[in-house]
Amino acid sequence: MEVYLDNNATTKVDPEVFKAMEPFFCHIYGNPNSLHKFGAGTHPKMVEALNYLYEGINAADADDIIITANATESINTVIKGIWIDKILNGNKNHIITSEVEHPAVTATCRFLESQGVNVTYLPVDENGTLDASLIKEHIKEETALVSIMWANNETGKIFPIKEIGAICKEAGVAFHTDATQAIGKIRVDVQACNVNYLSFSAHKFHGPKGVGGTYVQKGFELTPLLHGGEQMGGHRAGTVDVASMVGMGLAMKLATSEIALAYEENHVKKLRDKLENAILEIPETIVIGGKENRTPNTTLISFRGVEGESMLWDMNQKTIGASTGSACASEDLEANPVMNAFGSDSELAHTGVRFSLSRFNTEEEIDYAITVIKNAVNRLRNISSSYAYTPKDHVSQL
Ligand SMILES: Cc1ncc(COP(=O)(O)O)c(CNc2co[nH]c2=O)c1O
Repeated sequence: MEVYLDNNATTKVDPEVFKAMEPFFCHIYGNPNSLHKFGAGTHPKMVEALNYLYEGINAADADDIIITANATESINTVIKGIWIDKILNGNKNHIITSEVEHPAVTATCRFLESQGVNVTYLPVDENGTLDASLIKEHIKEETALVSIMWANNETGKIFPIKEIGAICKEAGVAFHTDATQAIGKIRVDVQACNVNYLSFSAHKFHGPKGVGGTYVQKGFELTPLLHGGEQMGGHRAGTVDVASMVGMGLAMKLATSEIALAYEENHVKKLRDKLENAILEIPETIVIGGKENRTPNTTLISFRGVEGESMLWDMNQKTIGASTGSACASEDLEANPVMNAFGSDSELAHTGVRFSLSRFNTEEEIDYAITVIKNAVNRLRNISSSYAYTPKDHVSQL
């Protein structure tokens, strides 16, 4: 049995999405910007896709959604656009973000720091969540942008976007959220949360890899990251990948409907909880960040005494796919930066394994995964030279 539990890394393209994409490779293949019928033939489905994207995040008609290659490009578009417009060509010089953002945010902010921009990386608490009042405390006259993720890719923790949006609106500071791990898992509503910019990637909600989007609220237009042709109204040069755009639009529709989000909240969450609770029966395991306020499909679990990568290897031998935040660096395994950020001890930060489910997982798969995971932990702890379990009930002393 093959069990895929790494959906926060990427998801399977929904077969319905794939079917919708197919015509745009060999039948409706014109360049959308061409003036002939071959190009115009792409427009109806591209317009439909854009409408689905607007509906999926409740964007207003007057707002913009720019088609990009992925969330990374979208995030760079916003942060570097703010840098050009508000910092290099304005009187601002400060950005606020958090310590647990995806590298697409933190690396871009580090680059801006190398160019003289001041960046505040707000800490998260021991549960991996951010206190919105910290935003208010750190906003100052020269603050150009606040960029806080909607949900964390490692822990699933959901951030107080509505509160942060209200604070930014009151302070007159632009607000960007990286919604890559929120769309298709929880309701994302840019108008209700006063979001000015939002980034996303289709392959996180059963759309194709290589396509994403940047939401830009009317009045917050930015200097483009990519210059060239007049595609996307000049906001993003380059011929649009029509098939992927059509696929992303349908994937957004399928993933953000009331029925779909209810399925995530009920069925997918039930499977995640079953997996999580079964794993927690294993001694010295904990859910990193706790169980509260998370996306319904994600759990990051530490197995004390077991390297995360060793668990992945054992599970992979049984065709179970998961992941760990620990980045491999030569022979040393770096500790999970997210786990470090909320105070996990250095030993613990090497033992995290992330399981992220989707609507395509079944209860039979979860039952199989539970058996494999329990056997893997026992095997790895038995061969470990450094792990010794001491029962806390002290039965041996009776
Ligand atoms: C919160 C978040 N932002 C941005 C990105 C970048 O998306 P991309 O540009 O489509 O690659 C990811 C990808 N996160 C992960 C990719 O692999 N494991 C992950 O957790 C993400 O989780």
